[in-house]
Formats: sequence, structure tokens, C-alpha cells
Amino acid sequence: MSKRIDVKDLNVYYGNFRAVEGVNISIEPKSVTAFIGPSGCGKSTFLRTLNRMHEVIPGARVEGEVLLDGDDLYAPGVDPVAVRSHIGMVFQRPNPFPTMSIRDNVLAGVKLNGRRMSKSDADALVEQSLRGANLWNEVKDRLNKPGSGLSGGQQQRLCIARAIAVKPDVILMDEPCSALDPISTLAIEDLIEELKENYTVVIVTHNMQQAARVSDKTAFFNIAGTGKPGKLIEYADTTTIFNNPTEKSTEDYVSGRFG
Ligand SMILES: Nc1ncnc2c1ncn2[C@@H]1O[C@H](COP(=O)(O)OP(=O)(O)OP(=O)(O)O)[C@@H](O)[C@H]1O
Repeated sequence: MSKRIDVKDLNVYYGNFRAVEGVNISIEPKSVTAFIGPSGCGKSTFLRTLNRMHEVIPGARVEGEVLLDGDDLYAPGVDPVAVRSHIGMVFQRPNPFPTMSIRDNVLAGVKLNGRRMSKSDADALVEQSLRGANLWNEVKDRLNKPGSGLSGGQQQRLCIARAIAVKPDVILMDEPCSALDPISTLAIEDLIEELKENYTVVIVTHNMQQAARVSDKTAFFNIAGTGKPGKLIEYADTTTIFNNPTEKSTEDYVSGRFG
């Protein structure tokens, strides 16, 4: 089930360094939202706070609120592992477990969450997830072969299958195509378009054409200079951000004048 995310007054720190400052944003369910902006402006840092993934970095912490359909992900007693089962993540480099079979890779997140199921239920979930990631036809005859035997683009779709197997509400993607060739990139972009029928999708991308192609809304982040915090500068419909932005810095960035 797709859910909305509301972020209120969010600051993110690495130790004493404030990497992201004062973000307020509402992300709609069943939509694709792109985060764009120059290197170091905090896109990945902010993305990771949406499922508490930053907590694996020592010294990283947030102030503010992140609400998933109104529930605060940072409220006392909330288990970050449970948060990550509702809000999945796909990374820049495809990271299937290399020695695990394709089938076991799909089931890895489900097993991590301690869910037990019969072999026939597991088989059905593997097929459903691989179909959902547009990978089924390419791998159905080699489900017991290692995930590392797939091409980069197939491995990334396997990681998406692994993410959707746990039936999340939200899928976060941190530059999911940056390690892929153009054909595999198009396959992932097509898949993102399909995923939004069922999920809230948030994608960090350096590729402006990709943001324009896949997203409904775009958030532009920027930094005033090295050592300064990143800020959300403008957030609007993607067509507005690319064709008629309010802020001069947004226009300069999307027209390729910096970044
Ligand atoms: N693990 C970390 N420890 C300390 N500082 C970090 C860490 N990760 C990122 N930073 C700093 O936080 C700031 C934001 O980095 P982040 O990677 O979120 O930016 P980004 O916009 O995603 O950049 P890029 O587009 O290059 O990936 C940068 O100044 C970066 O050096």
C-alpha cells in the first residue's frame, strides 16, 4: 500500500556538521518524486533519513519529524528495522548477495523480517516480486543460480524485486541507474513508472533528463558553499521545475549553468 510522507523542520547532522537544514516537504503516495541538486547538497543524506538508514553511520542524527501517513518514524519505541520494512531502499550499485541464489536474494528481506512461509507461498512471492521488477522472464529458468551471474541491470532489478518482496509502502532509490548502461537504465525507468501504481517512489538522480522523464514532482536542493548545510530550495511539479521555476538558482541548475 502506498503511503504519504510528511517531513517537518528536518535537520541532519554528521557529528557537529549540519549537512541538511530545515527541510519541509510532503511526498504524495502513488507518485514519483525526484531529488536533484549539485554534488554535496545532501540529497542522499536526506533520502536516508526517510527510512532511518543514516543511523548505520556513527554520529549521524536528525532533528525534526518524518511522518508516514501521520506516524512519526522517530517516535520513541519505533524499531528502525520495522521502518525499513515499510520503506525500502535501492542503492546506486546493485548489491545482491553474491553467493545467494536469485530466489534466495528475492526472499532475503522477508527472511530478515522473521517471516516464515511455506515453500509454495515463497515460490509465489518470488514469482510475483520478479514479475513486479520486470525480471521474471529473464531468470525463471535459473532461479537457483547465484545473483552475481546476472548483468548489472538485471542485478539492479533483482534488488528492486528484493525490495518489493517485503511489500513496502515506499521505495527510496539513490541514483539507481548511475552504474547502468542506457538500455538497462531505460528498463529501470519503465519499471519506476509501473511501481508508482502501487508505491510511493522517491529517487535521487544526477540525470536531469531522467528526473524529467520519470518524476511527477521534483525537489531541488542546493548548498551555499563548502561546509554549509544543504537546503531544499524549491519543490513543485516536475514540469514547473524544468520549465517555469520560481527560484533563479533552480533555473540555473536545470539549464545546466552549474552543478
Ligand atoms: N558518512 C558521512 N560522514 C560525514 N559527512 C558526510 C557523510 N556522508 C556525507 N557527508 C557530508 O554530507 C554532505 C552531503 O552529502 P550527500 O552525500 O548527502 O550529498 P549528495 O547531494 O547526495 O551528493 P552527491 O550528489 O555527490 O551524491 C556533504 O558535505 C558530505 O561530505
